[in-house]
Amino acid sequence: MESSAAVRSRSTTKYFGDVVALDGVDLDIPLGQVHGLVGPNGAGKTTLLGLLLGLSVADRGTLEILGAPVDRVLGTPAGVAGFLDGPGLYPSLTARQNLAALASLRGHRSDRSREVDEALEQVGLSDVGDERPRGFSLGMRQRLGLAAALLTRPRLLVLDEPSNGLDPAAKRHIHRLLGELAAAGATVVVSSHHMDDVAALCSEVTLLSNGRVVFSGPVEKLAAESGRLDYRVATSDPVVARRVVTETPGLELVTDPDGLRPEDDVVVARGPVSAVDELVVRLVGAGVAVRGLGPTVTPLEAAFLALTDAATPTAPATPATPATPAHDQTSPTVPAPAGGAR
Ligand SMILES: Nc1ncnc2c1ncn2[C@@H]1O[C@H](COP(=O)(O)OP(=O)(O)OP(=O)(O)O)[C@@H](O)[C@H]1O
Repeated sequence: MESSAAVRSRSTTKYFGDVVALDGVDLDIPLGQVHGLVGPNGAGKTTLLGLLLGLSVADRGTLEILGAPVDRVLGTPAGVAGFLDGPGLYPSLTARQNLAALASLRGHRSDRSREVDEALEQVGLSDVGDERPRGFSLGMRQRLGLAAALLTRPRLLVLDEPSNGLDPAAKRHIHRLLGELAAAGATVVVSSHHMDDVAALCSEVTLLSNGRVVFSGPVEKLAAESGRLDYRVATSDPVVARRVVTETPGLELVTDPDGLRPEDDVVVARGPVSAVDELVVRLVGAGVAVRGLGPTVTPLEAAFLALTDAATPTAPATPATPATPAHDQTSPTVPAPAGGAR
């Protein structure tokens, strides 16, 4: 079925007993992009990824994946691949044998060694294809799981924290690979706690808080939601600098900055960038040298904090009506003896 959206969710709601894990999620994820899913712990990211992978079904709402409505039965929708909480792997088989076995369980004829070799190469594991994953690091296991998913040639790839355990070089390699998949028309949905990874990898992002979508759109647009940032200003005369901050219109002196060790030559000022520009002019005019200047957190992190703080309720969310039983599957997307999904 033709569709311009990889995922279309309307009022999707998911309960676990009294907990509302997803609370009326409306979301459109276009085809051919890397889409980030972020949010605080317990926001509902894994639950949403599980619905996309067919590991559980929603209690309410409608969900369309690659143009097809998702049935209220478990099972990976056609064209979808991925994993949650690390891939399920057979520790006693080699990486190459794992790929052949996992993909054939999904009904794909992956015993053709050329395809397996290609997948190993794509994720940078060609050199260890004949080794067993029991000795693999977390990052290597992640990459092997990704290779297994790629063998099925997914049109929607769903990955939970794909950068976990990757060293900087491996991260760049995987980011480039995911970008290439998206450029070739596939859609990649990734969850992450690392806003720098999201900025590097994703074109659009959805921010969940308490099971609700509080933002969905381009990454730059989310960054623009950061509003007033805290800036760390290192100067030659912090006593005068403090006074100048308080005298500069639009700026506020932050006396107890979060997560910052007080340093003798640093003051922290909160305000818009235009006021910070004015501060620099005034400091220089007062004969104070500016030795360093920058936001204490990135604009993306600041937006994350601002939007999720604003959305945090004072009491835990509970369903408006009695919760319906959860239809959950405990086995991983690709049946396997180790690892897997919730
Ligand atoms: N199988 C389950 N049984 C009961 N409650 C669950 C289950 N899975 C998730 N929850 C609850 O649903 C809510 C959303 O959880 P979920 O794991 O989707 O959040 P998350 O955003 O992935 O969090 P994290 O960043 O910590 O992984 C949480 O309150 C969680 O405790």
